[in-house]
Amino acid sequence: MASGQLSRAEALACSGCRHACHVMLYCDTNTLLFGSIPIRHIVLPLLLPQMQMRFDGLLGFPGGFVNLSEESLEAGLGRELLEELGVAFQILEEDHVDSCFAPASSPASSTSPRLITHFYTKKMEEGQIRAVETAAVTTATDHGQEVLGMVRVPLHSTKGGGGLASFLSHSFVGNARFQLLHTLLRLHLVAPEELREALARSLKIQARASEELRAALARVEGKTNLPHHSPAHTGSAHLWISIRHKPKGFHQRIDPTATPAD
Ligand SMILES: O=c1[nH]cnc2c1ncn2[C@H]1C[C@H](O)[C@@H](COP(=O)(O)OP(=O)(O)O)O1
Repeated sequence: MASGQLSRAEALACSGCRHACHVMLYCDTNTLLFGSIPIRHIVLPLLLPQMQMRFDGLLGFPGGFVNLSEESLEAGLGRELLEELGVAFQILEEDHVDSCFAPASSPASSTSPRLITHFYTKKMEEGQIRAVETAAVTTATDHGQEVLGMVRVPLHSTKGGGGLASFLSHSFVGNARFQLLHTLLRLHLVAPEELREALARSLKIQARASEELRAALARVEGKTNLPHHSPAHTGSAHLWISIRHKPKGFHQRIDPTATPAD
């Protein structure tokens, strides 16, 4: 068993622990990206796992805290899914994948009692997943508040190294990235070699993003002395803002080093 992992029985026996349950919904589809372009690594039938952008800007799976004195793990997860996705789900014990102590980086881990996260997967029909995507932005009470939107996980790789690699380089809550990777392998949604390649690319994407963020921070803090018309000035670290009442396409450059009187 991986470090921090518990059996379901051990997890339920932890009297002082808090519990949170999350689920990965996924389906098969024959849809091709861009119609028919044979992008390397596209898997047929494609599999579409779902995640969500949370209120804190992190990616995670739908779900949340469960109160074991009032409900079972699965009933609590069903309640959370109704709030976040606007759809009533029947999550079963057989959908349970694993339970583990949340890592120290998890938002709820800084407070005691300890948090145990339980992970589930549920395979659906493509039409059901599409209905969930619609309900998540129409009837779900959490939409626009705790949940900013549902996102599909791209399992393919583009020629430029995008797709899964780019997705994995985003920030995830708690052990959600590990849950995703483990599940992609366990359900054979991605081959180990493809995943290894995507992770290696993802590290490069993150390194580039770190450089861009450092450059952006330096500009915001007024630490760069780049002349305003230098070609380097048009790089991605430059901040631009669209002005709504100006003609379409008009952009005003924001100089973060300027005082309001400038
Ligand atoms: O997707 C996840 N995978 C693993 N752990 C997660 C995930 N999402 C959240 N968490 C951790 C960190 C959170 O503090 C707790 C509770 O989850 P959350 O979804 O934020 O709970 P509520 O909706 O507020 O009930 O679990």
